[in-house]
Formats: sequence, C-alpha cells, structure tokens
Amino acid sequence: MREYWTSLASVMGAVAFLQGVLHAVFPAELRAAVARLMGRVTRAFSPYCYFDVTETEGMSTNEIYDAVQLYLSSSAAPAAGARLSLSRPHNASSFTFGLAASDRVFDDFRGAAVTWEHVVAPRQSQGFSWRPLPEEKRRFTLRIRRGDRDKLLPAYLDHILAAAADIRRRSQDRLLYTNARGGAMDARGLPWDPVPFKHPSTFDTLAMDPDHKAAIMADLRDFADGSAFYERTGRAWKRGYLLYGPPGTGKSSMIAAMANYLGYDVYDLELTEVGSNAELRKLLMKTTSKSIIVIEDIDCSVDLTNRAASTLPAPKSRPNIDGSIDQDASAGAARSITLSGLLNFTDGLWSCCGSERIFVFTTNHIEKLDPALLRSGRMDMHIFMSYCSFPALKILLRNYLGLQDSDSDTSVAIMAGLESWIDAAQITPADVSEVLIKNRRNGSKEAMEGLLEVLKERAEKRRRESGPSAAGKEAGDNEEEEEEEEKRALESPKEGKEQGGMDGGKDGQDEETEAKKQL
Ligand SMILES: Nc1ncnc2c1ncn2[C@@H]1O[C@H](COP(=O)(O)OP(=O)(O)OP(=O)(O)O)[C@@H](O)[C@H]1O
Ligand SMILES: [Mg+2]
Repeated sequence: MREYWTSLASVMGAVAFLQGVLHAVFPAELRAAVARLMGRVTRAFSPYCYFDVTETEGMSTNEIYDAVQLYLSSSAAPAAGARLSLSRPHNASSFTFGLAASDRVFDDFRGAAVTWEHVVAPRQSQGFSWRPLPEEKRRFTLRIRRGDRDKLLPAYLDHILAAAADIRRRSQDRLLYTNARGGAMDARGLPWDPVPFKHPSTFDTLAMDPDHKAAIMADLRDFADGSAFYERTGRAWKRGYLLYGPPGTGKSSMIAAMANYLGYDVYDLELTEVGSNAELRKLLMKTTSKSIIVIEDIDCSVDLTNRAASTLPAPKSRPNIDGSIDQDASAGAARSITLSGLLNFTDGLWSCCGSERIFVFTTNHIEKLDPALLRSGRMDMHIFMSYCSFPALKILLRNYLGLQDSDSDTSVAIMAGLESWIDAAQITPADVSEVLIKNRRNGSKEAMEGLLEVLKERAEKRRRESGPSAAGKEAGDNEEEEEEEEKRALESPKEGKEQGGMDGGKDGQDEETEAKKQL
C-alpha cells in the first residue's frame, strides 16, 4: 500500500513539474489559444450547441442574464448538490433564489431538454475603465441539442423573459390605485393615485361554497395562462366579472382575493369622480396590464338605465377652500358619462389597449342594471355572493376559531344545530364573522353556541315577519336588504330589466371553456 502511495505521489509530482515547465516555456497567450482551439475542435464534433449569456454587455448589464438568473432560480430543476444563493430585493415581499458558481440546472421547453451552467471566471486585469468592473466574469451557458435549435430559439428566451417579468412583479408590493382626485393629474400627468395594496383576503379565507370557489379560481387561472388562447381566437385578452349579492357577503373580499391570487394591481374606479366619457377613456389608457379594474356598487355610481341619454345624477359638489359650495358648478355642470361610454370602456376598441385586464363590477341589486351591461362578453361571469351556507360557515369557523373538520366531533351537537339553522337565518358571512370575533375569547365552544343563538333568533324573526302579509315576497328580501336600499336611496326604475344570473354568465364561460378544450 505504501508503495502505491509513493508511486502516486511521484506521478503527481511529475505532472506538476511538467505543468511548471509548460507554463515557463509557453506564454499565457499561447496556452489560451491552444485551449480555444481544443474547445473549437471538441464543439465541432459535439451533438450540442452552446450559447453564452454574459452578465455584462460592454459597459451595460445584460437584461437576459438577470432574467435567466431569476427564471432558473424558480422554475428549473437544479442538479444534485447545486447551491442556490438566497436574496431579497429591496421593497420586495418574497425571497428569490440564485444559482451559485459552476452549478448546473436542467430545464425543458416544448419537449426539448436544455442544460444551463453558471460559469464564473476571474477577470483578467484590464486597462483604464471609467466604471469599476466586477472582479469576476459571470455567464450562463445554455446547452441544447443541435436539432432542437429551431424549436427553442427564440421562443425559449421569450418564455424566460416573460416568466422573469412575472416573478419580478410578484416579488414586489402590488398597488391599489384610485382616481379620487376628480380627474386632476399628478406631477407626472397620471390620473391614478397609488398606495401599497396589502389586503389579507385570499381564496383560502373567503367563505363560500368550495365548488363555486374552485370554479372561479380555475376561471382566473385559465385567464391568466390564456395568452395563446386569446391570440388564437382573436379575442381581446380581458375578462369581466359581475359580483352581486347582499351587503356583507364578500364581494370586496373576493376582489382582494382575486388580486392576491393572480398578483395583479387593482384600479378602484370611482365613477362619480369621472366627468365625461373622454375622461373615462383616459383613465383606462393609463392602467397597466395585469390589473383588475373595479367599479364597486355600479348601480349607485351612475344611472346606467338608459343607454342613449346622458346620465345626470347630482354631481358631487366639492367645497371650496373656505367651505362654501359652488352652486353653479354643482347644479349646472351636466355630467356626461353614459352607459354606452361605460360599455366602450369595458368592451370597445379602447378596452384592448394593454392586455390581461380584468373588469369587476359589484352591485347589491343586479335587477337594476341594464341588460346591455349583463350581456355575455361584457361581464363574462356573473358571480352570486349569497348568504352564509353551511360549507361557507365551516370555512369561517376554521379561520376564526381554528376549528378543523376533524375537531367537529367535540361539538357534534352544536355543529348539527348550526347546520340546521344557518339557511333559515339568512345571515351574511360578515355578520357571522362579527359574532365569532365577539365571542372567540371565551373559547370556540362558547363562540359556536353564541352563534347558534344568533342564528335561531334571526330565523325566528324571519319566520314571524314572513306572515301572510309578507306572502309573495321574494325569498331574497330581508331586513338588511331593505335597510341597505333605504340607505342608498336609489331612484332608478325597475321595469324592463332582465334578471341576470349566474347561469347566464356561466353559460358564456362554459362556452368559452368548451371552445378552449376543443382548440
Ligand atoms: N364570504 C366571506 N368570506 C370571508 N369573510 C367575509 C365574507 N363576506 C364578508 N366577510 C367579512 O365581512 C367584511 C365585509 O365584507 P365585504 O366588504 O367583502 O362585503 P361586500 O359584499 O363587499 O359588502 P358591500 O356590498 O357592502 O360592499 C369583510 O371584511 C370580511 O371580513
Ligand atoms: Mg364591498
């Protein structure tokens, strides 16, 4: 054994000696030229071709290098033992992973396998430079089979750039924009005011029927991933959702959940602050893609019952600095937003500037909306946010009391009571949440008992009120709705309205999903 080690050491010594001689005899340039030649010969017979993406291009940074780094860190499979570096960009809410030196990752695109290697080499000393260059030269080398070249380039790089942009957007704080300045522009000429958007509502916390929720999430996902579909079918890449239902059933929470799910910015459009159709168009043009444009309480914002006529709800009289109201301005200034202006906003040619945008309208009174607004293609999906059902209640119990399905045997009787009373009580998720918040300090059993009492009271009250005099009233009428109606003091007539429902909206959606499947 000792002889083996002695001979190995002498071989290594000889190699080192020869290397020393080579280094001494041949200049560095010659050695590099020989290495380059060898590399070229090897590559000429290789079934692969290689592409280098260097970190810097001349003096400027290479955008593709950054994109590749971001993309590889999130989507490709690192080789066994690869080291990923961790970082969190300033102002970002999530971490990003980067590939360490000389590590390899594998990826595939359209059925072709690719390999990326991260190569880090020391930079040779340079002459004078205005800008200090990094001491190392970094690059990604892409290795693909020669036969896959046409299939992969440039489509694979486009895919990487788009994916990297998406990751970048998701890792930054998203924004909520409002147009609350009444058409005034900021210093940069933008009509929207942004604030960081940090709404905690997610589809996980949203209490609604799980199947219904899953259908909405699938629809959103199809939309966000549907670039090729929309291009192929010649449709503008946008989608409209109409959320309707009584107050406190989670319409605004649903919008926040949608934004959090897709990572989109939200534009909260206050229609009463918009003076004209032209202004509306300008606002639309200043929205970015990957955003949700929201008009809440659309029935209250403007009178959208007559497509042809100008709508004239009392314009908001803004107080002057001294507090007085400018009567001329409030009485005389006719507002000129029309239903057709709004339809153009969602459906016309202007709505297609930019892409990947979702329009969401909410209303408590779908029957007050003009059928033109409900037509499929404008509002593709009508989502009814209903009173709290038992499956929705279980989600609230889980969120507020930490109650799991498996825990339910501890309070089987109360759960059974809640299940039997919940529909009759017609209670909103907002009211259930309030009761649970109020009682949760006393423990989950007490909180559930408290809720059961409230449900019974409500159901009893409803039963008493729906005596013979109330017969014939629609099932959806209830105390809260009436209170809300009074509060909003709407004057628009009800005749001639078509009752839009989830089915109508869903049909449109089903057709599209079907079309997608066929394509
Ligand atoms: N479906 C729900 N799931 C979870 N929480 C809900 C739900 N509905 C309402 N809530 C709770 O009630 C509060 C009010 O709900 P939200 O503002 O979303 O109702 P809304 O339907 O938009 O009401 P409005 O018609 O008055 O605008 C929310 O902050 C949330 O805490
Ligand atoms: Mg709301």
